[in-house]
Amino acid sequence: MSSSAGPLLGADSEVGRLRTVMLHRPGDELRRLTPRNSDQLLFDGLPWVDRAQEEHDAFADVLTGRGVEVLLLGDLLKETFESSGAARMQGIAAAVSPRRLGHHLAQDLSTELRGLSADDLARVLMAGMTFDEMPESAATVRSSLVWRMHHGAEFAIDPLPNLLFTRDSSFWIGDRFAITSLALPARVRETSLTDLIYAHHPRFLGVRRAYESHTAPVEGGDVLLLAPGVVAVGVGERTTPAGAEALARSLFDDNLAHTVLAVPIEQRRASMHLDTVCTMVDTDAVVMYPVIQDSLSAFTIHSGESVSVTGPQPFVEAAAEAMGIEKLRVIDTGLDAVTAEREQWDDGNNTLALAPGVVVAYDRNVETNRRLEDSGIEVLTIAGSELGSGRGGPRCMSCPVSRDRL
Ligand SMILES: NC(=O)NCCC[C@H](N)C(=O)O
Repeated sequence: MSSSAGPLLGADSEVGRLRTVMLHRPGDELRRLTPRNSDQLLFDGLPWVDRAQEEHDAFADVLTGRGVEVLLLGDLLKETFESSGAARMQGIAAAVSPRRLGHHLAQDLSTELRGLSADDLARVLMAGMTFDEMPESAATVRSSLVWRMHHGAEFAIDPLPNLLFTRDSSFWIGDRFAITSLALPARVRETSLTDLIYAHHPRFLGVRRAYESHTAPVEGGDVLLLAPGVVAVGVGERTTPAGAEALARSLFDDNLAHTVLAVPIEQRRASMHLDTVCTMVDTDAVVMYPVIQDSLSAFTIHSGESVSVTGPQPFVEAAAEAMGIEKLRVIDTGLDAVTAEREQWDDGNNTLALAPGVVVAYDRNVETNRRLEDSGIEVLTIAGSELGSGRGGPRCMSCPVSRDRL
């Protein structure tokens, strides 16, 4: 079990030295993807799971090689269930739906799940369960109309293949964690697991929450900590204007931010989150999809006696103003439109900073990486041929739990 000692939890930037990060080593939930369900489960292909695991292990090795403590979501979940009966009950309640299964089958399945080991329960809640896999000992199974009328390969509990993208289901700001509110049905249940981990795992005892009254969708991939007190929130396919406003007001109330930039992004899959088109690579620099460089704008939400909104104005200007710097450097990847579009699709702009000027990036985005290096950024590359089929890069696949404060 992870010890409760460790570096100061939380983060106030995208680039402070990374001390602890939460990843999810992909597992059986990826083996659930088929050509018929992959669209709905938000994957663009069927990853070769063993190879995806190898790529992910290599990603984790790069981080540990740089002194970063890697926590794995699956381990944390198992440890949470080992230490808390309440967590087990809550996890089961969030996964077993009487609406889908009917009251009797749902009740019997819940009883069976309560008897599982912590390890097995964690696996079922991540990988889901088909009707064929339901324990026959669940008293009502054979006599259940629901069981008999479902195809055996259908899901009684949906799998969560996008757990891989730990960035989206929670994030840290200041010394607090925030559980997000995911927009799409395929991902909604993920937050029930991150919520349990932060609420019950011994490592996080006593840590406070940010953004408690989440009413509208906010996803972590849209939240960029530009500087202490300054947050950018992408508003597009996932995070809604209502989500961005609710988050801003909550961060102001808790003194976790003084300025929030709401950044409209095109509502399409290629730019599902702000971090698919722009990530920070240094205290004053971002890498950005060149096609949007001139058009990206921001509304600025200011805290104060009454919350006010100004703009829109160009994002880089609004960001520099809020951050109190002369200029936000946009590292010009200078790519032709076709290469830029290909590398953006393959998460070339989705970098994870380990420290100011040091990032992890997919190796396949050769041109983007070369331009980053030309601008003085150290780029540590990882393979993502299989990991990338879910449309997420190093930033999407990581939730910084502890960064040195700037
Ligand atoms: N922050 C991110 O951009 N995360 C990647 C999420 C990919 C996932 N397949 C999704 O569509 O939600």
